[in-house]
Amino acid sequence: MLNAPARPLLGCIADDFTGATDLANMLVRGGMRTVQSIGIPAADVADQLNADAIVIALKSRTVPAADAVEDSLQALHWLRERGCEQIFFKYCSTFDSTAAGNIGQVSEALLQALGSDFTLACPAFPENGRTVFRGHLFVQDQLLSESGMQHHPLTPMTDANLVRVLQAQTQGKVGLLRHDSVSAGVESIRARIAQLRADGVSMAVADALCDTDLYLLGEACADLPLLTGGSGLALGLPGNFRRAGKLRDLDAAHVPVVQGAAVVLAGSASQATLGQIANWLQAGRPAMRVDPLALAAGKPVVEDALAFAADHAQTVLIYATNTADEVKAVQRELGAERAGHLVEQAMGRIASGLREAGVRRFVVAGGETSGAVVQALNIQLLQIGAQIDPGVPACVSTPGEPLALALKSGNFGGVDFFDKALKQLAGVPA
Ligand SMILES: Nc1ncnc2c1ncn2[C@@H]1O[C@H](COP(=O)(O)OP(=O)(O)OP(=O)(O)O)[C@@H](O)[C@H]1O
Ligand SMILES: O=C(O)[C@@H](O)C(=O)CO
Repeated sequence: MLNAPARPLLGCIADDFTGATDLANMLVRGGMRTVQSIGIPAADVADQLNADAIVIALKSRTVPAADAVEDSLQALHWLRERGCEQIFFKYCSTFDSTAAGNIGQVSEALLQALGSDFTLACPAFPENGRTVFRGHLFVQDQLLSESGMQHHPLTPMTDANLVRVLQAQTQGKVGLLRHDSVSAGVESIRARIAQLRADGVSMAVADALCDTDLYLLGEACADLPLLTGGSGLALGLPGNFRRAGKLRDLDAAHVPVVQGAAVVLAGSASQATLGQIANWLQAGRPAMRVDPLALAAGKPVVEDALAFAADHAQTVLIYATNTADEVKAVQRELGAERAGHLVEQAMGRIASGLREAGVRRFVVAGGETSGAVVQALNIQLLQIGAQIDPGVPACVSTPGEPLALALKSGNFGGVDFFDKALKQLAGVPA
């Protein structure tokens, strides 16, 4: 192993903020020192990156395909200029995309820009219950299309057959890398890929039921310029670089402990987050709800939240939602977009007000909410630390005065996640 400052080996493009953090977590677990950038890094911070992997977090999941392609190609260009050897396009483990795309369009554009003719598409993340079999995506025991994701407000997933979904977003031919080929090992995967390529397939949905399948896929695809999928597909990639003698001998998960007060900000209304909020409330811990209707009426909700936090010596939870029904009622009144925007804006303002008041550790629930908070705090880069729960690492911001953050995808984390995250950000051993 080497110890010299790193040239990035793996360049990653993620279509949302918490998805980026999820991927970064997987790479750190595998021993790659990883930095996440909020958008393309500015010139003045680019030279300070000392990472084996760089994850550029975009906000492109639900934007029109042409915009997502443009943003992703810019990110690719930046990563290639830094010398990255392999590119990973990260999307959601539930394959979140609209009827118009854009996973297929972005993957094709990246393939073309890289001068490559083939890539895999594999959103499997078995640790969080996402598996792919015969091209069909399951969430726990249900097909994607029966998992609740068919009702998602922005990206309703009504078809679990990913070959069909991806083909509708893609000009080239989409194929299937079946589980029997995957589980038979690295050589079998390579042989099947050669066959798919010979048949003119440019993207193949890969089956994967467990981490072993994902490690095999990662190893078999060490030489592909582009891989696309959920964070699970990245499991095997650090091993490829380690076998090639390119990884440094260091603790990839090391981040400094940040001193200061803490807060939990939950703007997500996903099931896992609702359970985490209920757990906090049941324990009688201090919490205040940000009511979207009060925000719409121009009430001083942000000021009230800041005063509430100032009145409590203990860490407080500021949350938007108790139940899924509440969201529906608010959306009927205000419209989904306006309601979401009001809550996100409020969470951002609360975050920056709390930072002024001395808060330095932020636990945030929800992808959009995390985006709003990270932007309000003007964060440019995140150094990725150790995992809190599958898919969620502890992070420390840089440059400037460091802030400790845990950015949680809505449906990730156990019921005690908030407490676990607060302890880890405070440097308390698990
Ligand atoms: N009571 C509510 N009424 C209306 N909108 C709400 C309410 N509570 C939260 N929201 C909005 O719902 C959206 C939740 O999205 P967010 O991405 O933060 O969480 P998520 O979808 O659970 O997470 P992820 O994208 O990681 O799966 C935000 O725009 C938030 O402002
Ligand atoms: O892959 C996932 O499920 C997450 O990283 C994510 O992208 C949720 O928005």
